[in-house]
Amino acid sequence: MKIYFSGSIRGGQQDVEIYHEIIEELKQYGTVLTEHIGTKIKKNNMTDQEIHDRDMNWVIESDVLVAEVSTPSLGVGYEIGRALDMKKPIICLYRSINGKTTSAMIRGCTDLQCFEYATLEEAKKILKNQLTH
Ligand SMILES: O=c1[nH]c(=O)n([C@H]2C[C@H](O)[C@@H](COP(=O)(O)O)O2)cc1CO
Repeated sequence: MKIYFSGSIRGGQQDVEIYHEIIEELKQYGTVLTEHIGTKIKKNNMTDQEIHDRDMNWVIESDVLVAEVSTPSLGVGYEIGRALDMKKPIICLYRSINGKTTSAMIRGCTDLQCFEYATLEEAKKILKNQLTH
């Protein structure tokens, strides 16, 4: 199984350690195409178009998209929207941070599997349920 993990980069990388843990967990279910999201991204020499085209090809190639959506990110929202159009299964995980509520465009979309979690252990259980049943 090929897994596209989606998480905020330019929207803010404050959750990068959580992304890293989720990616490590996901590796037991398949190949994670976007491992780079689990490490702090410093400036690299790719153009924005190269990043976009590479990532869209990975979305096309993936069997499932797993998004951590606690930190709002244009790129993550875009990837979810594109993957929805491609009829990919999509799992969205989010934590409640400072009482902020995740976008209605994500939580209100019935074609997405959205789950709130508080601890990494909870997130791991959700992923196990979703990816093995
Ligand atoms: O350098 C990058 N590399 C990359 O893979 N992305 C993709 C993967 C992430 O799931 C998503 C993050 O979007 P944003 O940068 O708008 O938060 O976009 C985004 C950027 C920068 O926008």
